[in-house]
Amino acid sequence: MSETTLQLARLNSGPEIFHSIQGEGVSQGVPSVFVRASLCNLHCHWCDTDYTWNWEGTPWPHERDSDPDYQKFKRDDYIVRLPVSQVAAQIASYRCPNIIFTGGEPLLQEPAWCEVMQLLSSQNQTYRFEVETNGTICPSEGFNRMVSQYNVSPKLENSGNKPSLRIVDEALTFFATSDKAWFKFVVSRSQDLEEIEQLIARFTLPKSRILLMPEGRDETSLQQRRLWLVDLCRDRGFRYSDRLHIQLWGSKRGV
Ligand SMILES: Nc1nc2[nH]cc(C(=O)O)c2c(=O)[nH]1
Ligand code: SF4
Ligand SMILES: [Mg+2]
Repeated sequence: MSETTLQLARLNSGPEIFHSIQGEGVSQGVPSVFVRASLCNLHCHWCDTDYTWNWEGTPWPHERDSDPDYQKFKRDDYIVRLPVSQVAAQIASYRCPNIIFTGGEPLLQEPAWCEVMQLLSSQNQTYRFEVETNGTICPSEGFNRMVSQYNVSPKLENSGNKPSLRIVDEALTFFATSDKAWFKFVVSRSQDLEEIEQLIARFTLPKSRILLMPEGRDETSLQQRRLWLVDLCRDRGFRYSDRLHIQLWGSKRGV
């Protein structure tokens, strides 16, 4: 039987696997190895990793459509298929214990990540795995056992996705009751708060595990939003998250 492969985002000639610091959420600042999956089941119109899903021939709109330099992506040019053993070996080469699976939506390829985690943990038990997810897919028991932390980012109306796609009751209920889950809402306008409060009530999301993060793919748009969002977090008792990697490196990939 041939080895399981992961479909990862392509960066230059290889997969987008890189060593950096966690730029967002509750583990902001922690040195980490990121592995970026290709493919997503949503299509947020402000997505900053649209090269994982905005393929030529698809109808999804994106905020950058009006930019003359913007084009949808040729699928084959932006995906690398890599056997799980090679993914694990590349992760291990950085000698860093905190590993972050992101995307795209990494849970679309859950069985392959299970194999990667098994391979790594059998070499070294100190590995810790975080998953950046949009919260629409319920993890399996086996996957869940190996993961230390979920950074769940449920999408709001501002993302442009249909409600039935972006809010999946079974999955969000799973995360709401998991002590491994933290919730990170991407906020772009003041109406978003009402929607967040509704989701908190509907799924009994634990308030102490909710972070609000400004939407922005560049420092200028982040700066506009962070000032009012910080005040709002203070006034309503939400934890705030910035996007440290955007502050440090802008919209560059692989950092
Ligand atoms: N440094 C850094 N931190 C991150 N946190 C979440 C990221 C993501 O794209 O999912 C990300 C990323 O791409 N870079
Ligand atoms: S869920 Fe994440 S990766 Fe998917 S389109 Fe939205 S922002 Fe992009
Ligand atoms: Mg990102």
